[in-house]
Amino acid sequence: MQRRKLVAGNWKMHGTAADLDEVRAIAGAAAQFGGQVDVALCLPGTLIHRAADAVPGFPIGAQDVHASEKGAFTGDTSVAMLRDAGAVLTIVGHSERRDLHREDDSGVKAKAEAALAAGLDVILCVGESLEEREAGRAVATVAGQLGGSLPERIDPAHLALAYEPIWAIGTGKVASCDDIAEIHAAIRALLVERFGAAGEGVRILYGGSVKASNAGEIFAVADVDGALVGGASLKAADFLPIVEAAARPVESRAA
Ligand SMILES: O=C(CO)COP(=O)(O)O
Repeated sequence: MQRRKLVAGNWKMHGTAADLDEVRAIAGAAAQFGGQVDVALCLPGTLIHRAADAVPGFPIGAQDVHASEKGAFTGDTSVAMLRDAGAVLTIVGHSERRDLHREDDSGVKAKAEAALAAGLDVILCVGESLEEREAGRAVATVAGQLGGSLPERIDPAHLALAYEPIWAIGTGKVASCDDIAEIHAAIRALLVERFGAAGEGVRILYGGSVKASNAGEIFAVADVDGALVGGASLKAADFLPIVEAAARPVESRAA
């Protein structure tokens, strides 16, 4: 099945108003690829409103959301607040949230369901630790995370998954194409088993030290439908070649 690629940047806790020029440069250039690749930036909460105003029509997203509509949740942000600020999507279940904020699968599922129900697109992240990979449990770990954190109903137009092996995030270590292919195929099989045709349509992104020099070969792997990019999404000069690689036809990508 032909799925349009999605290349999303995750700025994590980086960026102030001084970096809005990078957002403008990325959004401006991304328009050239409008027919072939979807591009989005998930920014720190403080930048969402300003960025959404600066680049109307370009998808600006959040990196997390609270599952509740409102209430006594100090420091948290609801779906309605994110939409009010101009966000159209959010990441949920990033490994840095799972690890550092002790988020579990059921909490991630609640966030995904709340976001989807109230009109935010979702990028739901899964991925194994180095310890789990070395113990031969990479597929089982990811399958378990999916079982616990996928929403009950899915719509491929609004949900993407991101496979991000924890040991490849910010380390410069990239999973091999064979490893990526194995996990993406396992994720696809699970999605199709559970959701049928809708599972075929869900985009599965790879994340973990993606950069211009390796994007082409990663995008050529079966069932890789784009990337979730951390460090290399902060500067237009680093990010746009990754978007370009996603727009290239498969046979010329492995360059
Ligand atoms: O965690 C990531 C994206 O969500 C990946 O980060 P890096 O691209 O910096 O490795």
